[in-house]
Amino acid sequence: MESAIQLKSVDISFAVHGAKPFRAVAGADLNVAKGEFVAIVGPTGSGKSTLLNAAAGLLKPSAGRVELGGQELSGLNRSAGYLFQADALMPWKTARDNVAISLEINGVPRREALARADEWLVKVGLRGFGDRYPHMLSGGQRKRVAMAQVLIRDPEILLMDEPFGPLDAQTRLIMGDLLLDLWQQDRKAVMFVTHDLEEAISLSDRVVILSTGPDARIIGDFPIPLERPRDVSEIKLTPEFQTLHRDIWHLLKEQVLKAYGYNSEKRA
Ligand SMILES: Nc1ncnc2c1ncn2[C@@H]1O[C@H](COP(=O)(O)OP(=O)(O)OP(=O)(O)O)[C@@H](O)[C@H]1O
Repeated sequence: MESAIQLKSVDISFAVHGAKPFRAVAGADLNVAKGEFVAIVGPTGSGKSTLLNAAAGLLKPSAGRVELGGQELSGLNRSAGYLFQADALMPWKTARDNVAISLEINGVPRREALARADEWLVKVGLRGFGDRYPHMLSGGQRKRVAMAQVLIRDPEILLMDEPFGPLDAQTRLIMGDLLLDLWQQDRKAVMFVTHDLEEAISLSDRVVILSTGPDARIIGDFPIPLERPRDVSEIKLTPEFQTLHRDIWHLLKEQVLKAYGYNSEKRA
């Protein structure tokens, strides 16, 4: 399958004042094909966000390279749309304007941008909410606006960093279903960071496991051959899901325990 984004032997180190550089991620090799949904899971501090930031071009690898369709990425990754845990809505703009701005900054005339923003608000289930300001929306509704804001630009790659992290469990499931619905219509390559293994399995085609940092490595790469379309709450009840969960958790648990050990030693 054709590659959308590829990390080749990527190391990422941070300068630390008065100490030797801190190598968060070491030797990461990851190839995400066009149309593939890959989840990245690992204990806290294992470098999930760091890897995503390298894919976004926000961080430059200290060794190795990031490639887009075979070309080395330099500077910002302009073919990617980025959805963070905290949404980036502008409080002084309505939901409609928050979505339309994504097109307006690329030169789309305002009338057209507003018309397309309205279509996207319908797609994310917010018909009739266009005139509301972010503070008049629930957390889940704001997340829908943020999703429309990213998807309206039609990015080739979606980079998502715990996008549903702050939401309650029920809303997370609903947002997972919405994401899969939209993704099915027009498959993008997705890198989806989460610490929630159930969420990772229920959404993705592959689950990649990072070891505890520093020097975190990719230590597992599991295909998820569950049928699509999926219902993210129903799929968890199937024996296939449970077998996958057991196998992957076996590997992840060890790292999670190590992460706690490492942190408690550090604290002591
Ligand atoms: N700018 C920075 N300077 C120094 N160290 C950093 C910097 N950014 C991240 N780190 C370190 O790199 C490691 C990986 O951080 P990262 O945020 O990628 O982890 P994560 O897996 O996304 O964690 P979490 O699940 O807790 O969000 C951590 O040990 C963190 O302290």
